[in-house]
Amino acid sequence: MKLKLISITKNFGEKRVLKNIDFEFDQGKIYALLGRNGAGKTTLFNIVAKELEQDEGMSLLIEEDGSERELSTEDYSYMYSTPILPGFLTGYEFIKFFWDINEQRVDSTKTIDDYFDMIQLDEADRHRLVKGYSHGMKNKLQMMMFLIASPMVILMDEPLTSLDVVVASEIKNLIRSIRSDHIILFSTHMLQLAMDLCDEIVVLHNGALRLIDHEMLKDPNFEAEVVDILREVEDV
Ligand SMILES: Nc1ncnc2c1ncn2[C@@H]1O[C@H](COP(=O)(O)OP(=O)(O)OP(=O)(O)O)[C@@H](O)[C@H]1O
Repeated sequence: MKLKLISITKNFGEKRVLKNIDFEFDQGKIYALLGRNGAGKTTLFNIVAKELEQDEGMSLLIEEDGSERELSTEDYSYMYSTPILPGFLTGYEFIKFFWDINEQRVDSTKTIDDYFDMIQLDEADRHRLVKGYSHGMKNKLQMMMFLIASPMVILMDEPLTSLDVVVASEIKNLIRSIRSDHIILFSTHMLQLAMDLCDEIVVLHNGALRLIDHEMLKDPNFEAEVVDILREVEDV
């Protein structure tokens, strides 16, 4: 499966944020999306997740047999940098609700507690109100949602920002372990994390996406080269 972006353009008033973006993301890979503040990473994710309408273009899923279709809500999950979750439910109650509304596609050989074990959330914490959860615990709950629903496309907007090293490492391992079944797009400002976790690095540069060559990743001056590319954005 592939996620294909075709001529995606988005303007906010006079500001042209995304300019005719054409790109293909492959299943089985984790893509880091790098860009300056305000480059349009969240805008692009919002468009793929249909939370925002593009001015032109479309995003499609391409099946193995070459057939194309538009993404439906079941095809993607969106993990926000600041998790939006109902504080008045316990983690378990929330996941039970999510499980029930996704009944058709949950893996019936697993239980809700199996997934809590997977994300390593303590027994006691599962039955506490979400409003008392730390940022990392909320991120884990969001992660659990896409482990359960298993959508093809997973969009993660700076998900590891502000997590402690242990939680960040656990989440990284989980992301790596599920990559073969998904197309994962991961926006981050942390170059080291992008190199460490992701299979491909894509720079959102002057409204367009640019795939960084693997040869360049091996270059000792890689960081300086990426900074140069990102500086060009500012000069335009
Ligand atoms: N609803 C909106 N109305 C007007 N302008 C917007 C809107 N949403 C985003 N923008 C503008 O579009 C540009 C891209 O914003 P976006 O949040 O997508 O960038 P980003 O790459 O995610 O930035 P950051 O790395 O700082 O999170 C910015 O200039 C922002 O001010």
